[in-house]
Amino acid sequence: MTFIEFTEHITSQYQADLPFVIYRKPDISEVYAYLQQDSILHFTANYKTNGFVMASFDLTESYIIPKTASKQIKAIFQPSESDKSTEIGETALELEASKVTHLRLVEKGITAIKEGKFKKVVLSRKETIAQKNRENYILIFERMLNTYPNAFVYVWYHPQVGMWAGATPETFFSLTDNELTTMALAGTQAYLPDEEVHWRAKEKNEQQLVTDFIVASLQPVSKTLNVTSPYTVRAGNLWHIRSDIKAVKKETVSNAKLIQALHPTPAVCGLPKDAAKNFILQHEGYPRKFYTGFLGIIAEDAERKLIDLFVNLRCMELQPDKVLLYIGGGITLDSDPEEEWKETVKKAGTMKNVLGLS
Ligand SMILES: C=C(O[C@H]1C=CC=C(C(=O)O)[C@@H]1O)C(=O)O
Repeated sequence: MTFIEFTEHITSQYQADLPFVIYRKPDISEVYAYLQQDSILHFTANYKTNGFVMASFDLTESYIIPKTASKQIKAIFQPSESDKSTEIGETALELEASKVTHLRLVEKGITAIKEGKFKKVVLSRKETIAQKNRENYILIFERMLNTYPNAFVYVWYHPQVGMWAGATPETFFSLTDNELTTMALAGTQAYLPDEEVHWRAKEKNEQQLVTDFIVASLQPVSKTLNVTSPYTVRAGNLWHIRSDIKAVKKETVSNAKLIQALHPTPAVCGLPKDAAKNFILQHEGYPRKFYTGFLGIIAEDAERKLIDLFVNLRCMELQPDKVLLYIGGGITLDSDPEEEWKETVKKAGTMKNVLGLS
C-alpha cells in the first residue's frame, strides 16, 4: 500500500467517526494503523489483550484498540521536505498567565524538596493554542514523521475520548519474550548545531536518579540486568542524557506487574514515586490525562510475546476548536524556576514546530 492509500483509509475511518491509531516506531520507515471496526471504548486492566494500548498518567483510563476488532494496515513513508506554512497565532496573555502559575508551582516543588518530602518531582503545565487543527491530523502526522525520525510518532483517536498526537523520545519498555529493554532519560538542553553539549552535575544526578529507580524496580522481577553508561541523545531541538537498560524478566512476572513496577518513572513523576505522584495530583492544578501515560503495542501469541510501549511525552490533544500542549520538567533541589520555565518553552517547541508555530 502506498502512503497516499494509507492516508485515504485513515480519512474514511475518521469520517465514519471510528477509533484508530496511526504510528511509526523510531528509526524505521513503515507506518502502521489499527482501524477499529466498531466504536466501542475497550478497556484493558491486565494488559494481556493484543492491540494498541493508550493509558493515562493516573491509569484511570487504560484503553485498547483490540487487534481482533481492528483492521491493520501498513505503508512505507518516504521522508520529504515538509510544508510548514499552516500557522495560527496564540495569545501572549495566556502565556504570561501560565508562566506565573508555572513559576509558583516549581517554587512549591523546590520547597517540598527542601522540607524532605521527596528528592525529585516532575512538574508540568498545559498550554492552550487557539488553533482549529484537528482536521489537519494527517498533515501533523507527516510533519512529525519528517521532523522526528528517531521518535515514536503517533496520532490516536477515539470518538468518546478525543484525539492525541505526539513524537516521544522515550521508550517505556520493550519486551521480546522475556528480554526487556528500557531507558533512563533525563536532563535537557537546547540542540544547537556545531556546539558540543556539556552536562552539569545537576542534570547528571537527575538522570542517575532515574537509572537507579529503574534498576531497583526491575531487580525483583528480573533474572539478569545490565545498564549502559549515560550518553547524549538528540530529540528534535533538544539534547537529553540516556542510559539503556536490558533485563531478562522472570517468566512468572505478568505485564500488569511490570507496568506497576515501572510506571510512572522518575522521568515523568519523581522520587520517591508515591510522594511525588501525590504532590503532582494535588498541586499541578489540571489533569495530565494521557500526557506522561504510556502507549503502544501488545502482540502475544503462542509462539512469542512482543510488547513495545512508549512514554507519552512531547504530545498534544487536538480538540475540535483548540490544541492543548503538555510539557514538563524534572525539579530537584538545585532547580531554578526561571530556567525550568524556559525548559518547558523549549520542549513545547517540539509540537509547535509541527503546528507551524516556531
Ligand atoms: C517530562 C518531560 O520530559 C522528561 C523527559 C526527558 C527529560 C526531562 C527533563 O529534563 O526534565 C523530563 O524528565 C516532558 O517533555 O514533558
